[in-house]
Amino acid sequence: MKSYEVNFDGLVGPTHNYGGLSFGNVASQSNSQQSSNPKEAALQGLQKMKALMDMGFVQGVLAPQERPDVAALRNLGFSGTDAQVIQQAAKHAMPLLVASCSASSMWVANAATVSPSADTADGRVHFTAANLNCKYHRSIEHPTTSRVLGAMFANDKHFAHHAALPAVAQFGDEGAANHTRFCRDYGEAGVEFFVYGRSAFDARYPAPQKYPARQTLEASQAVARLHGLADAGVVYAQQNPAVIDAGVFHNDVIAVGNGEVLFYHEDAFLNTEQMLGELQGKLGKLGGNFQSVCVPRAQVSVEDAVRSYLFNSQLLSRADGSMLLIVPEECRANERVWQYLQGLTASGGLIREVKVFDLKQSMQNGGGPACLRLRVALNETELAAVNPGVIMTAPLYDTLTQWVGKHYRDSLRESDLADPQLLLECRTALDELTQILKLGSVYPFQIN
Ligand SMILES: N=C(N)NCCC[C@H](NC(=O)CCC(=O)O)C(=O)O
Repeated sequence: MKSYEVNFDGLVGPTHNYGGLSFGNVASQSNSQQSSNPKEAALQGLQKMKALMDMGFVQGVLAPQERPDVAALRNLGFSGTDAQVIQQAAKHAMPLLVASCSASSMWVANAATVSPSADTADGRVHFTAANLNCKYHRSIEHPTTSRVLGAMFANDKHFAHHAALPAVAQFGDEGAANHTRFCRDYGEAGVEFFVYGRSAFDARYPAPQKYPARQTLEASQAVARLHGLADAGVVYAQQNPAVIDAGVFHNDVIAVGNGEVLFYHEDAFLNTEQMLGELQGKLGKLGGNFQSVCVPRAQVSVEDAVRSYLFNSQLLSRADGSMLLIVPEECRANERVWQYLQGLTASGGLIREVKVFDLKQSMQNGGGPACLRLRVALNETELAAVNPGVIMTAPLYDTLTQWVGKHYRDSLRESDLADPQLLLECRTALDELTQILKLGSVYPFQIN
């Protein structure tokens, strides 16, 4: 049976702004308080989706969330009408209002961890929503994420959904941003590769000193258990704590994998040789031929990797078996990175082509091409069971482009977040969106 890796991209929400909310994420910190352009952000994302669809990839779309999250503000003690809640928060606790307005759900690589049916004990595709416990503004995403995923993959026979792990730092889980999968073919059993930043229960593991390690070993292990993965199909690896301290807040900022290939930076992991051996051995037992492409620090420093987001790229398989790398404009702007990429595609290896996308609005918050997509490997039968409303088509692209044009502002500053009108605009837009994507009622304002 034919199988596919479907990329579901997060649609940028109407409140996209630069709140400086993510300590440890260099771009988020350095662009704090700048004026954003939500309309441009959403259109940049849609253009990437359309381009991949035009290249022949199956592309999906994942809806944004209701923001400001008034219910979250009520949980923090603000009361009255929705407008009063927003105005009180703006007056007494602006940082909390900013956090409750973040459009961070666009980075759907953090929405969930997904295991394809070929890897799981019960032969279903498993999803665990990420608790995103490290940052308050992201920790409020998972209830709606679960409802949206439930509406997209609404078939018990093929899809199993797990609630987020316990909401404590010891089980900090950032979803697919620290998870990749190696396989010979998307429909065959593969090796799931879980990368963690620290152990929460075993003090012998090293940990970063400056910035938080968002993903714990114990969270990754829990997800593997929930999904029914066999030990023979799982490899765990620890991120190098030094790169977390250099701004690599997720593994997908320093490595990306696809098919039988891992593309990674020399400094990305601890115990790299052992890890590569384990990947090779386990994939080998499944009939695969694991290959790795290491980018030496002498050619691209960790700082250049963080600045350019070279590794936050999408590594895609083309029909002829070669691979294509989707990178952000910032890679072309960095001389050393661009030179490396020219050499890589000319070297006769598997990665033959690089395509560049302008995702500046998202990039300024630390979200590159790979952050914006959630990969779901599906066989034909499973793909047919996905809600067809969320699969990108030329008409859907046109409809969504018009929808953005109608509802989104082209400039947003912190002071605008206090405007209760923004909540109404957001709800009106999302109500229409759930009809466009045929999601039913998934937002708090639709179900409460
Ligand atoms: N690498 C992956 N997979 N995802 C990128 C997530 C970026 C996101 N930025 C933010 O949440 C910034 C929001 C702000 O500052 O306004 C984060 O740090 O969680």
